[in-house]
Amino acid sequence: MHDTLSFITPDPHSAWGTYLSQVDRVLPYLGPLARWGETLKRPKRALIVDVPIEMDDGTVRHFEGYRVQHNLSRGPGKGGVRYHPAVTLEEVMALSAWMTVKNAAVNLPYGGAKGGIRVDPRQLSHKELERMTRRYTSEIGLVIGPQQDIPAPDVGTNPQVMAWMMDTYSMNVGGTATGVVTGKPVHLGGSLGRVKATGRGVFVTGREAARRIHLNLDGARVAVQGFGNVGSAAAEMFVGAGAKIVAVQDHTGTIANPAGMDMGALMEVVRRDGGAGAFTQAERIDDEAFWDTDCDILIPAALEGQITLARANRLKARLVLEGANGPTHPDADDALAERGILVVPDVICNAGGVTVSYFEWVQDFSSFFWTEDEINLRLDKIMVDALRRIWDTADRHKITLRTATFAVACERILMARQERGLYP
Ligand SMILES: NC(=O)C1=CN([C@@H]2O[C@H](COP(=O)(O)OP(=O)(O)OC[C@H]3O[C@@H](n4cnc5c(N)ncnc54)[C@H](OP(=O)(O)O)[C@@H]3O)[C@@H](O)[C@H]2O)C=CC1
Ligand SMILES: O=C(O)CCC(=O)C(=O)O
Repeated sequence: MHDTLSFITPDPHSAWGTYLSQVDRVLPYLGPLARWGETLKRPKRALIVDVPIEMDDGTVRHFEGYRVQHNLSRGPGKGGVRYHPAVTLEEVMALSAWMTVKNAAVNLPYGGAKGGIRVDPRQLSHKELERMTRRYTSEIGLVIGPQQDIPAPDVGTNPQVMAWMMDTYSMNVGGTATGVVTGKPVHLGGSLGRVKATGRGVFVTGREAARRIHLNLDGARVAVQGFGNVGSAAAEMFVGAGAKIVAVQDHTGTIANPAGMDMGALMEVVRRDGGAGAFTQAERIDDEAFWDTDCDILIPAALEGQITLARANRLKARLVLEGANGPTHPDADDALAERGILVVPDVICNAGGVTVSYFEWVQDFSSFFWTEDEINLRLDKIMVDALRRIWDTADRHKITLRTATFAVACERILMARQERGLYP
């Protein structure tokens, strides 16, 4: 029974319902710490903000925005900001909770938070986007800050949006505060390597998982859903390791080429059209047929809830790398496990982005900036070490990598909660 935010009655397939079911699965492995388990099922703080802006035509429009701090036991809140027409409070709650788990899984000194605005950013002009971002930043200024909660990019946001957020917050506090957001442009205190860091982490965890299941990346066939920041960077790295991209899906359509696609030419089309659908060196196929693609590795890198039970039963891949947050329904997750398809879960697979965000925050505080090679080496080591520990936990308890990641992370979160204690 969860009476917090009781106006949310999650469908088990919704993002929050999916997260709650993942928590329920890990509680038996937490020993005495499980008595603190309810902490994981309640966001600490949820802020809903009205974001009114003047449009270019002089009318006024109101957008609904959110910032949810799920858990702050291990440090300040950390997590991205999403601009998407389907954003809801319930979704942002789930995304913030996955941040808590992810940050603990790679042992970053952060809690978990996430924000968003229900808006289609493509429908706004550059100036409207700036006005909306600045107003949203001022509204959530109540809860964010370099030591409180540090936003970053997610779906529909980018380094330019982070620059506006940093500038607005800085003006409001009366001093340049580069550490208030990460994922900024490099000349404004951003970190080298951040743009591609999430895709890089997907590749690194995928390479390690492939090695363990004796899947050779040279010639491996990869299908990618979502060809934005995460999907395209991961795809490029797999191609660099000898793999072939055999199918790509985004909002502009689904394309397939069993012989593999030329990444340079594909990226050119994506840059030109904002999507992969018009790429002519591949066959245009039905969107639903994407899930039947003959492939070795599937990378969901779009939104939540994409791998349903029906789709899980059709997948041909041996390895699923969750670039997206929450792409797999709980019943689909069970079906994949039963079918022997290995899933590297979001809470470790896509942790590369927040790891380099952490590096950015550290560099901003020390005003000393690292080279891209230093960043990539440290990122690779953190991801490989974290995955090794998770794998050992999975082997010890005979559980999935998802439940093992939750076990490693939730032990850290609840231990911190217990050690801090409750104010009497
Ligand atoms: N950016 C980051 O650092 C991190 C992102 N993530 C997660 O990775 C995922 C992708 O984020 P990111 O790459 O940053 O976002 P982007 O906005 O850069 O890209 C999102 C991509 O997903 C596509 N897409 C959206 N909805 C659908 C759909 N229903 N079917 C098919 N394709 C779709 C978009 O297509 P189109 O452009 O045509 O709409 C676009 O190609 C999200 O789940 C995000 O939370 C996780 C960790 C860090
Ligand atoms: O870089 C960050 O702080 C967070 C990235 C993010 O939103 C995520 O990992 O889902």
